[in-house]
Amino acid sequence: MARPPPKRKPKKTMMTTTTTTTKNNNNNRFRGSAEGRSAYFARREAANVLKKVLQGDARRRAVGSIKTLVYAPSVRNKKATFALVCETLKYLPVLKDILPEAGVLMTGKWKRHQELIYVTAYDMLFGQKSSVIEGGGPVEKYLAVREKTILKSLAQLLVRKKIKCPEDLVLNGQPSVVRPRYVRVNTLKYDVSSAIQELEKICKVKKDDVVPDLLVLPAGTDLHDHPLVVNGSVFLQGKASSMPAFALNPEPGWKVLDACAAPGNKTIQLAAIMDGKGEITACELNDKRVLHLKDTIKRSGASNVTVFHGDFLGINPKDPLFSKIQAILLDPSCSGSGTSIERLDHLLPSSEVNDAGKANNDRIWKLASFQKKALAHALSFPAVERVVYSTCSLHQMENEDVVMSALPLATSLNFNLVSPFPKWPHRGLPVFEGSEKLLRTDPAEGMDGFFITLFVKKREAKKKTRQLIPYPYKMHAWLRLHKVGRKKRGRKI
Ligand SMILES: C[S@@+](CC[C@H](N)C(=O)[O-])C[C@H]1O[C@@H](n2cnc3c(N)ncnc32)[C@H](O)[C@@H]1O
Repeated sequence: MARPPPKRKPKKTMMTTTTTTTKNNNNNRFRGSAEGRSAYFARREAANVLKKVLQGDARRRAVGSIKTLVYAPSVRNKKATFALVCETLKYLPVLKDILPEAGVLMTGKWKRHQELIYVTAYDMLFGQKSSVIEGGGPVEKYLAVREKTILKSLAQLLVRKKIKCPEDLVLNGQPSVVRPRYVRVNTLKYDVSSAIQELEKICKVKKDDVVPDLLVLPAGTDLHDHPLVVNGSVFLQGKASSMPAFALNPEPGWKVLDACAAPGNKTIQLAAIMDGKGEITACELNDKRVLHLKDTIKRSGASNVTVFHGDFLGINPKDPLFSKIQAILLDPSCSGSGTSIERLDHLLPSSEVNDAGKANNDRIWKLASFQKKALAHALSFPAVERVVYSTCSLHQMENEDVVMSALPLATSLNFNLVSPFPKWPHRGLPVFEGSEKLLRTDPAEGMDGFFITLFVKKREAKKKTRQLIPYPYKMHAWLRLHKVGRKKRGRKI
C-alpha cells in the first residue's frame, strides 16, 4: 500500500534572499518611519547584490559587475543599493575582523543572512548609524542587541591599528572612478545631432574627437533608464570598447564574422558602420549570453545580423556558410584587467590576491592559450581580408604575446600588421619589431584598458589603410563620407 506523504510542518517565515519574497515578508514586518523603511529595503536589495558579487568573486567567475547587478530590473532603489554595496565592500575586511570578536557569528540560520549582516553592520557603524535599528527585522535586532560589544570591538581595532578615525581603516589609494560617460549613437536608428539635442536637455554633451558617433557626457550621468537607451537609439559603450569595430571598419555589403559576440555591443556597432548592408554572423558559445546578444541586436534594430550559437573554434572556415567571410572581429574572453577599475574589482576580496599576481597567473595562461588558437583560426578563413584582435586586458600575455605567436602564420598567409588610429599615442609594448602598430588604451587616461591589433591582407593593405585613418587629420573627410549616408536614414524618435 502506498504510504501517505509525510505531514510537513508549516515553515516559519524567515527572511529570504530573493527580492520579491523579501519585499512581501518585510512589508508586513516593517514598523517605522518612511526614511527607516526605505533604508531597510535598500539594505535587503544591497544584500542580494552583495551575495552574487561575493559568490562570483569566490569562484573567480563574476555573474556580472557590481554595476550590471545593480542595474538589473529587479533592483528598485538603484542609487542607494549601489552606494551600500560599494561601501560595505570597502569596509568588509574591517567587519570581518570586528564582528566575530563581538560575538556576531555567521553560523546556523545567520549564515544564510551573512551579506545582510555585513550591510546592516556597515550601516549601523559607518552609514546611517542609529536609524538602522528602527523598526528593523531579525538581523537588525540581532545586531542591535550586540551594538555595544560591536562598538567596543571597533574601538579596540582602532587602538590596535593606532588610528583615531574609523574612516581611516579603509584602504587608502583606491583608484578613483571618475570617468566621462560615453554614449554611442546607434546610427541605424537615430542621428548624432538629434541625440546631442535630446541629451543636452539633461547635461553637457560633446562629440568624441576620435571615435565617430561617440558622445562624451559628464562622469556619473545616469542614463540607464533614459528613453534613448531603452529604445536602442543610443548605447552605453565606453570609448576604448568602441574602437575595435572602427579599427576593422568593414565596408557596407561585406560578409563579416563577430567571432565572440555577446553581449553584442561591437556586433551592432559593426552593423551601423556597414549602414545595415551586408551580412554579419555573430558567433557566441555561452547559452545565457546568446540570449543577451539576441536582445542587444533586437534593441538596435539591426536586420543584417544572424546569430550563430556555437564554438568559434568549431567552425570550419571552408564551410560555404563561412568561406566568403571578408572581415573578422575577434574580441575573445579575457581577464578583463583593463576594465577592472570601471567594474570596481578593486573592492572585491580577491583583488589583493590578484595584486600579488599569484591566483591570476594560471587563469591568464589558460585564456592566452585560447586566444592564440582563436587568432590563428580567424586568420585561416580563406576570403578574410581584415582581422581585428582585441581584448580589455592589460596583460602582455593576452596581448602582444598572442599577436607575436600568430605572426609566422599571418606572414605566410600574406597578412600585414596595420596601425589602427595611427596618431593614437599609446602603442603596443615594444616586445617585437612592428609592435608600434598595435594600440593600447590606458586606464590612467580615463578610459578602459583595451588592446587592438589589425591584420590586413597584403593585396589590399595600401588601399584599405587609407580608409582606415579617421584620426585626426583624415577626420573631416572621413566624417563627411559617413554623414552622406546617414542624413538619409537619420530620423527623430
Ligand atoms: C569579451 S566577450 C565579447 C564582448 C563583445 N565583443 C561585445 O563587445 O559586446 C567574449 C565572449 O566570447 C564568448 N566566447 C568564449 N569562447 C567562445 C568560443 N569558443 N566561441 C564563441 N564564443 C566564445 C564568451 O562567452 C563571451 O561572451
